[in-house]
Amino acid sequence: MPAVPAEGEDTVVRAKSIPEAAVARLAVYLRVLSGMAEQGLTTVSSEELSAAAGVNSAKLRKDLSYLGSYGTRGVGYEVQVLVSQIERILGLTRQHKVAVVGIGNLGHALANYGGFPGRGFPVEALFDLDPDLIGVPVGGLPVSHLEDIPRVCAERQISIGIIATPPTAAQSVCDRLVAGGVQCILNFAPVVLQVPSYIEVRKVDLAVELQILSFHVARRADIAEAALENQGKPGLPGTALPVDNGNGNGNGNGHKGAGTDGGRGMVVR
Ligand SMILES: NC(=O)c1ccc[n+]([C@@H]2O[C@H](COP(=O)([O-])OP(=O)(O)OC[C@H]3O[C@@H](n4cnc5c(N)ncnc54)[C@H](O)[C@@H]3O)[C@@H](O)[C@H]2O)c1
Repeated sequence: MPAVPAEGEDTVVRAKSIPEAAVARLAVYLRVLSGMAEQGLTTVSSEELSAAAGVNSAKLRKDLSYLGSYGTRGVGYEVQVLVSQIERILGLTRQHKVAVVGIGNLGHALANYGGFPGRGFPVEALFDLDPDLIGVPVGGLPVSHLEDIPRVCAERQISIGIIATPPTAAQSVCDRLVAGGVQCILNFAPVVLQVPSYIEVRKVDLAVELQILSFHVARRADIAEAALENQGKPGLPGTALPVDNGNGNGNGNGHKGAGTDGGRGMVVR
């Protein structure tokens, strides 16, 4: 007789097999579905959801199949069921406390942004080294000193650290966050961080996103030019297929680079 999976085991097995690009899209579906639930919608068709999320419907159905969700013909998906399934698979059934380090332009914006707590990411600590900032409340939370990162993060059980310092400070900030027990780092500084292999790092680089957009605009111009040149030539297509960038909507995110540093047993991300 096959073993019955323990509660949650099934979710863990499923989560392991989901490609990272699909994980990014699940987060988008969750945002869209939460908005629909707020408006009182109880069911949604895959066409409606794919249009609202900007993802083609075949890719959407494939993504939702990772959850074991296939919808009902003629009815679609139950919004609340999908919300719960995605929250479970993304580990959002519990809160993840966040610390922001570097309370300059970007850090101020992040600390003041009211949208994180409602989505399970309460900002619980802020750090900087500028004496004019220490003790000053930003978004209702006083800024602590850089040196207190390990103690405060451990005490407040911070699990995600956001780095918004100049690049030269980012590695030492990262080391302090790791010492404080954070498990994940969201890095805005344009620098490659060295972390132990059990730490998850995401790098946010708006310039890279803009370059990807630029690539797609250039591709579109090339395609239009080729189509114009081919017009009237027998046997040649007037258009070409766009590049599939993995997220099904032409936005090209979900990139992640990782390798090893070949010595310290660290992962370079
Ligand atoms: N990824 C992106 O898309 C993106 C966009 C904008 C900015 N950035 C990057 O984000 C970072 C912050 O940008 P900004 O415009 O907010 O800079 P900023 O100069 O306004 O703020 C930096 C803050 O970090 C503090 N700081 C400096 N060294 C520190 C240390 N060792 N520990 C703690 N705090 C320290 C400074 O006192 C300051 O308050 C930069 O690295 C910038 O390149 C990234």
